[in-house]
Amino acid sequence: MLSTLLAITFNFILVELLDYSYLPEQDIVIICIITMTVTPLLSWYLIGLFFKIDVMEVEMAKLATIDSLTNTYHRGYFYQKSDAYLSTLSALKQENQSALLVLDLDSLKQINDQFGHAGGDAVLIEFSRILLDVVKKPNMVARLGGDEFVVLFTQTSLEDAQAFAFDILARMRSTTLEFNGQPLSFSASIGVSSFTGDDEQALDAAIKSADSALYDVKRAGRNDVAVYKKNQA
Ligand SMILES: Nc1nc2c(ncn2[C@@H]2O[C@H](COP(=O)(O)OP(=O)(O)OP(=O)(O)O)[C@@H](O)[C@H]2O)c(=O)[nH]1
Repeated sequence: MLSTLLAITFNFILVELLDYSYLPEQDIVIICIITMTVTPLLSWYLIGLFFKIDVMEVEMAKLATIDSLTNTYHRGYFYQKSDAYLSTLSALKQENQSALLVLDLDSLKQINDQFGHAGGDAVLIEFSRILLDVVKKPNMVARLGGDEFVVLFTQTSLEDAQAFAFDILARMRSTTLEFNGQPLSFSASIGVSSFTGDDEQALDAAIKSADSALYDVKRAGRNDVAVYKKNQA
């Protein structure tokens, strides 16, 4: 429709211009037929190009924010979004009361060794599917790197975040993946912390605290949840 309109407009202008030229009528008709054919093709090509650029822009924006394997946020985007959230609370003079989980898959190296990298990837995909199922917006899940993830629960108590962590482990326990005809079970270790500050330092400190609780779980044998205690080293 748009291309036809463009072609008609263009040809109307062309005929007007050619009327003032000294070309024979037969040549004018041939020029008009050629332009009537070429203009729609050209305009369709330009419209196609425009939409292609649009789709590419959306794809590039997605690649910059979402980890393609796990569908969770990239670490950098997580910090950006958390920072924006905390700044909004601060601007509204609302007190922040957030909780954090830092999660790490147990023995992924061993899973990779036994089932191959594709088996490890299948575990990462299933684990993040469970996380995305449990964690609803505006809370966020991000992959910090490798097999380590972080969850930010906004305006949530430490106890509620701990309950979410146990729910995640329960779902993992009741999920057995089948990989190349073999059952593949998996678990994770989770550290929980909470924070009230409204800047990036407060967020960073909370991640470190949850990380230290997580390593207590690893030391104690994995597949459990630990809460960071204030005076813990
Ligand atoms: N399949 C797969 N493996 C990954 C990916 N990213 C990291 N890994 C592997 O994850 C493993 C993490 O190893 P470690 O940090 O030693 O931890 P772990 O084997 O999970 O053991 P614990 O954390 O101590 O329970 C390494 O072998 C990495 O190669 C990935 O995207 N896909």
